[in-house]
Amino acid sequence: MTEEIAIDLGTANTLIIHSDKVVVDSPSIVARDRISGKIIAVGREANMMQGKTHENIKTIRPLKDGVIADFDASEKMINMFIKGIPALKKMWFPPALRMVICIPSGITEVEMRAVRESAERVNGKEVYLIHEPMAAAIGIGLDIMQPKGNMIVDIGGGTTEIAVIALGGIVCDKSVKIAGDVFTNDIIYYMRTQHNLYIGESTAENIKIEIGSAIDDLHSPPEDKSIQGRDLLTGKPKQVMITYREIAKALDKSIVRIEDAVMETLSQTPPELAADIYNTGIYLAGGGSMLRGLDRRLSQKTDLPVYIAEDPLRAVVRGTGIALKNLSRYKNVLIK
Ligand SMILES: Nc1ncnc2c1ncn2[C@@H]1O[C@H](COP(=O)(O)OP(=O)(O)OP(=O)(O)O)[C@@H](O)[C@H]1O
Repeated sequence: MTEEIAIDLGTANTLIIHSDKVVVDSPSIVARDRISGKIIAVGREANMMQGKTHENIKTIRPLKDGVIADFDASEKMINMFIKGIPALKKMWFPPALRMVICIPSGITEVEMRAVRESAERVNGKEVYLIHEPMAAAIGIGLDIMQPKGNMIVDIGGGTTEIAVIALGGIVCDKSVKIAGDVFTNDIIYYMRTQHNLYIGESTAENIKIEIGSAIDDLHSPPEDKSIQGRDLLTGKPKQVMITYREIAKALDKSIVRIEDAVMETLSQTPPELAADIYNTGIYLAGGGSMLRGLDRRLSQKTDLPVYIAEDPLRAVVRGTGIALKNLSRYKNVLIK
């Protein structure tokens, strides 16, 4: 008896599809007890501990900057997520698994082997890997097998992956380590330097999601937000009000780097495929693409229409799930 699962192993979030349903959608974080070395929590539970741990507990993001930073923690995290799938938990013995795992395209051969071996150790009997932009394109609903160029920009947590795909292959691509995590750090830096306010990662991420913007002339701007943190001069807790325009200023430098990477990839695109992209535009996926005004800003920069995928946080896992259900159709795309 074989069960099928599709995994999007992201630096920020891990998602798993089983029986056509998203059964895991959790931050890629583990909490480890420093003394026993044991993993005491994964996903949401570990995320809630972030920034609030004492010295015996350490929270780790096993995948960072689009690469695997901690092999052991990654494997344990995958293991615990799979074991937690309700339908599999009910079974008498662990079923054999057919898996398609989506990996950041920047990872090395050694890391790829490590992911595969981790999957085999959790009973993966048939394991396929797929690169992120490919899975995103399938998840967006593009027919990647056509002799037609499509440009995908996947802005995740650790990396932004830009790829031109045609005939089931990546024709040219670029991966930059500027994405959601860097945006969050930009906000921390801005608050520290402009407001003398020290804030943690979770607070900065909330600011980004609630009032973050890539441009300073939004059509429907979010309300100003009050931010609490620690005053760097007095050491006392303090509150300041922030506008979305300030966040746009804080993120500007990083967004320029994403724009440059997109322009560079466009300039390397063969002319026939460039003509296709002129007609079809650019597709955005990944959580970072939800930053307000980013689509408009990229469209102004490239003079091309820019579309955001439906439910951008799930486009990659959706595509991974479709590849799993159509293994023979996508056999040339999957890495065995
Ligand atoms: N509404 C939002 N506005 C801006 N950023 C957001 C929003 N929602 C989520 N994000 C950011 O999206 C990022 C996570 O996106 P996603 O889950 O696509 O990344 P990932 O696939 O785990 O990472 P990677 O592709 O680097 O492996 C996080 O940095 C998160 O803060």
